[in-house]
Amino acid sequence: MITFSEVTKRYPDGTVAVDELSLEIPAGKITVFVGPSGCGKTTTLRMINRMVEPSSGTIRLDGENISASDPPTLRRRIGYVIQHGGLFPHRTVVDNVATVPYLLGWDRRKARRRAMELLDLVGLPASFAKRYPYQLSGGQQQRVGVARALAADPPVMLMDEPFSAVDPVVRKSLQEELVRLQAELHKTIVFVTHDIDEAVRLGDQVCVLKVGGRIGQYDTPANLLAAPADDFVAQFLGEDRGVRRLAFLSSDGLPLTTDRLVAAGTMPAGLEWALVVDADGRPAGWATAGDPDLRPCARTFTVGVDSLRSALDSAILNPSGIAVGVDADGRVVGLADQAEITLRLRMPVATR
Ligand SMILES: Nc1ncnc2c1ncn2[C@@H]1O[C@H](COP(=O)(O)OP(=O)(O)OP(=O)(O)O)[C@@H](O)[C@H]1O
Repeated sequence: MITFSEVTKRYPDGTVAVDELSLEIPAGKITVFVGPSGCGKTTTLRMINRMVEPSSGTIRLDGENISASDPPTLRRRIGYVIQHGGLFPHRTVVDNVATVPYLLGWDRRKARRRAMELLDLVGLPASFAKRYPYQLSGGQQQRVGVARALAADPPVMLMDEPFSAVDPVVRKSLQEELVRLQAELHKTIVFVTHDIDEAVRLGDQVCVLKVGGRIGQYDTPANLLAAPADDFVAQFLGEDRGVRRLAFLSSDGLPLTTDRLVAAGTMPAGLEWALVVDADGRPAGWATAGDPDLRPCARTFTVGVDSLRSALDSAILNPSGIAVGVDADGRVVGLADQAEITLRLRMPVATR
């Protein structure tokens, strides 16, 4: 756990970048600092590995005041990832990843073996090991940056806008990769971004900072979206926060109906749409009154596994405007209309 107690950073020119910040960053979770440009995110992050010294206040890592430990020793416990990966251009990928093990005096073969394991862990083929950073795409460089930060297996990882220099598709895959890695590694990750979508996607907890280095709100993504503390936080979250909140709500417990589920060749009178289910229980397509052809069932959601956002997506993408809930084997469980899904937003907050 990392604890900030009344930490202030005033730069020599008088700028207060962080103002009396007190918060706890839990071990083994992803905590995201998010906020507008200049709100003190990077300063906060860099105070954790003593690249920036606080003007006042105390930062503790697992109860130990970090000002008492010498910076190189401290940094061995803290991996650091920055935009563009921050790779050494004149070193090969494998040597970049092995940087810290070399510094720690590991045997070269052991350090390289570890580097190769890490390249695999971050999803890069072994054939990339001998390349130089300029021979990689932005997203691949970023993966190498993550592998390098993980090399000495530090319990803490600081990540400063690590994915902001890549296009949205690569960015999404890097985010998914980080979530996958974290499920395996359980690091204490402190992540800085100015992108609120990235923050709510990655964070177990999100700290919204205001310019001047004060906390707007420190909460789970679900709570932030459901109940922003003030207008600043609400505006920062954006106007579509209601819809985004659906991603944090489970489809478990969504009332499902079965009266529109029919066998091929039957169309109940009085219904505009019905879902034809095959002999195996899977959706065969939508039947609509007066049309002999079935329309494809464009999207289903897995009940209790997928979020209400997936359920809403299913409703929107199906020609009937009705969501199709299936079980883990893809067999139809029941249907839900859009109104029923969005009604769940008014129910008490559920967290991940
Ligand atoms: N070395 C410095 N000397 C003086 N002022 C600084 C210094 N570094 C940062 N600042 C100022 O401190 C404030 C916070 O900067 P910081 O880089 O921590 O913000 P940030 O939220 O990470 O911003 P961005 O999203 O633009 O990177 C800003 O007003 C910035 O200009």
